[in-house]
Amino acid sequence: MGLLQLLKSQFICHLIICYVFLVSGLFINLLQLCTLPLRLVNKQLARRVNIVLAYCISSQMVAALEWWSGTECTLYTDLESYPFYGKENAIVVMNHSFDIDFLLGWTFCERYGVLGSSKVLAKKELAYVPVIGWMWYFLEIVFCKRRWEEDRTTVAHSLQNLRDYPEKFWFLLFCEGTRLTPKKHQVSMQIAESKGLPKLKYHLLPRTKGFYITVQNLRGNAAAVYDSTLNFRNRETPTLLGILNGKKYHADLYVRRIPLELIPEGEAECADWLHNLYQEKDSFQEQYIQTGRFPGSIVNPPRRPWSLLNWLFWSCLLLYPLGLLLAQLISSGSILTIFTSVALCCAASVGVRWMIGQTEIDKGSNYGNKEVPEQQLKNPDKLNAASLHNASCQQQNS
Ligand SMILES: CC/C=C\C/C=C\C/C=C\C/C=C\C/C=C\C/C=C\CCC(=O)SCCNC(=O)CCNC(=O)[C@H](O)C(C)(C)COP(=O)(O)OP(=O)(O)OC[C@H]1O[C@@H](n2cnc3c(N)ncnc32)[C@H](O)[C@@H]1OP(=O)(O)O
Ligand SMILES: CCCCCCCCCCCCCCCC(=O)OC[C@@H](O)COP(=O)(O)O
Repeated sequence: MGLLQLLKSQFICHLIICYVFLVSGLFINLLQLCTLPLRLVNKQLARRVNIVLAYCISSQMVAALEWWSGTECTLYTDLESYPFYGKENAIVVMNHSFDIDFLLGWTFCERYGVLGSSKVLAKKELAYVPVIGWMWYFLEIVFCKRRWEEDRTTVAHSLQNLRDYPEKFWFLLFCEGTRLTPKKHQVSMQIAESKGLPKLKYHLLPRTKGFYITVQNLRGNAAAVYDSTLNFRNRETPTLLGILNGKKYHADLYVRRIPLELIPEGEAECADWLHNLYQEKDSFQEQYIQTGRFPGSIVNPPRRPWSLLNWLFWSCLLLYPLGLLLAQLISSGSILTIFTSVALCCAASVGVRWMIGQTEIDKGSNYGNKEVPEQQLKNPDKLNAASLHNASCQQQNS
């Protein structure tokens, strides 16, 4: 292990990175709060300010991936589609199989200049995560409770609000609805079988309602669906702690641009279309496992300096006062003050560790985990409505 690598694996470095992230993040959240009155006077300006503020937070995590861990990102795509990336609104459909797939999404957003404005259909629980969740609130992220009866109106309403959004955005949709685990895969394939759908090897059965409502509400606003399939070289399963430890990964992303006009308008046809898409995505993953590459031409979008510069800016701003504070603390000689400061640091570390835990599949929700009773599987009509809804409520509450 080289000296630099040894340094990156030191706990003190992780503490410093997390301190900068947490303190700058909370400060930015406060600034975001101040944009509320501005929104009443000039909505579009308030939105633009929030895009810049959100960039200051999310690009710190992107910088950790790109500059600290040195993770490389390769894009596979067709060269006719390439000029559109970053120049139009798009719905991104991606597999949800890795702890840090969202961070890879952000990294590609950064490279195409849409990081500050990027959007996602996120589970409501994430809105309460300090820094990121609070930032999303001001960024008009679309939240869902994963309870269709409630989501059908709230999600449509939030999507409609994006009609006059002042900057180009990518709207990310993890149609699988939850991250892939062997148990969730087994349950969803049981459901696929009962619905007479072909089985998927590398994906959960996609939930079609969120996709339908997104396409329906963003028609005329988004130009295309970017079908994105992500995997990592050497069958690695990267984690955020790995990134903090400076571990370098290599991500491969295959993107197909599908104009929105090609997606059927009817709900049932749209659902069939999505099921077909996931079968194709499965075949791309199979090809990747067999050959180590996706179809399409290889493009290596270069990393840009902005995420690093933003990180350096916040580090300089916040580490200097921290140094002064520590010096004062030690020279004060007060055991009580020193003890209180150490306790505060421990509490902050536990808080950040909890936030990192939100990215870990092992600590994920029970959504999609519950096996459906045999008699309901034999009667697919019953599957759709109340029984599954009740099951999913029980899963989320457990
Ligand atoms: C050039 C580069 C290109 C691209 C770069 C890539 C990406 C960059 C883009 C943007 C980046 C932006 C941001 C990234 C940052 C952070 C993101 C972080 C994380 C947030 C992600 C999440 O929170 S994921 C969880 C929330 N999202 C979703 O759930 C979306 C999908 N879900 C849906 O669409 C659902 O339908 C719903 C949520 C709208 C409603 O949920 P509900 O549970 O009520 O589901 P359904 O009504 O759909 O369920 C009943 C139907 O489903 C069938 N069923 C039941 N059980 C299962 C099961 N286990 N598996 C599959 N299907 C099941 C059931 O039979 C019912 O069927 P119907 O026939 O009646 O539909
Ligand atoms: C600079 C680095 C500093 C690191 C500090 C820690 C930052 C923590 C950021 C928390 C961001 C949380 C985003 C998690 C996204 C995610 O992947 O959510 C999972 C959901 O889709 C599905 O959930 P589930 O049903 O549980 O699989």
